[in-house]
Amino acid sequence: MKKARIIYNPTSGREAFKKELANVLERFEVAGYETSTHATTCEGDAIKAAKIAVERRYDVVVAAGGDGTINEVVNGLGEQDYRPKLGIIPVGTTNDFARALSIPRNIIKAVDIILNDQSIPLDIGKVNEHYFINIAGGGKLTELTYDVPSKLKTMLGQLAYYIKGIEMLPSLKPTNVRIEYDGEVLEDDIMLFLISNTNSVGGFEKLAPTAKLDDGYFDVIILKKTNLAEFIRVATLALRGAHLDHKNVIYTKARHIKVETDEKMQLNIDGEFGGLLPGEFINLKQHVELFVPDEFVKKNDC
Ligand SMILES: Nc1ncnc2c1ncn2[C@@H]1O[C@H](COP(=O)(O)OP(=O)(O)OP(=O)(O)O)[C@@H](O)[C@H]1O
Repeated sequence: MKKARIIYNPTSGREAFKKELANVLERFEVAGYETSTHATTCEGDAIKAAKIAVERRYDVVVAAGGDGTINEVVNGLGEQDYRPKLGIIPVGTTNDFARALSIPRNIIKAVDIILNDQSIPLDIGKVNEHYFINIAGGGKLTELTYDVPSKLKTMLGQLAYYIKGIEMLPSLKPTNVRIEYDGEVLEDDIMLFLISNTNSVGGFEKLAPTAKLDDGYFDVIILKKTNLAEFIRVATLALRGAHLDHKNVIYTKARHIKVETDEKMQLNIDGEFGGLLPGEFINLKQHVELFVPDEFVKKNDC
């Protein structure tokens, strides 16, 4: 019998997962799984829980929560030689990663995608000692995710980030950086850099339109120094994926990136604080096997 471990954040989103747990377990059982659960209790707990699932040789690990929980589970799997297949039940506030993969927010539908047993190999990013599944970046605006109060997130969801972002706009300052990507070097003043594995970031669904999940490459977006008006212009263009031709935007693909700066710059990893620069980013090609919906496979079948 196949074994699944469901790691869930009971506080995530509007605490919806707890209410559905009995239904979820029944569905797994009917599908022939022996299932156990772990409710996370604090920051970092999902990392430990995923490592235990590896030691116990589970076939499948399910991360039920927001992007933070998914990131922690991936950090628990990343370093291991044996890595169970990964399932995702998105019950967080933003769920950027699930959106990029067309995994629905309906809990039962998300469960059925796992039980349908269709999976793809997925690239994973590593920066310094952290793993990421969706995006890493730096620059003042990427720091806003830590400043959004969780109560506001629960009330307003994604909108809370936009409100906070607009509030921060006047204080945006460029940072002088040295970025080395697959042998090329950029030394310049930049507003932000993003190293992405998917096309959906921070609610911008066309930010990295050519990003592929399994090609072993990151999509790199660098916004060079702009004034406030230009910055707003680029952000508006980015909403519809029309920012790539802007003169201040660099958009490229790379497997290995180093970012250094003389100033203090925080790293944002899958929406959470990930330490300070310098950072060395490595793409681990097809490192984790991930359950995905038919819809995602069809969309990317060409
Ligand atoms: N029982 C808990 N109580 C408080 N915090 C927790 C608990 N379990 C996990 N956490 C922490 O909460 C963080 C955020 O959780 P998660 O990403 O699941 O939900 P979210 O904040 O609703 O969604 P999103 O990250 O998409 O905005 C996790 O990274 C983890 O560190």
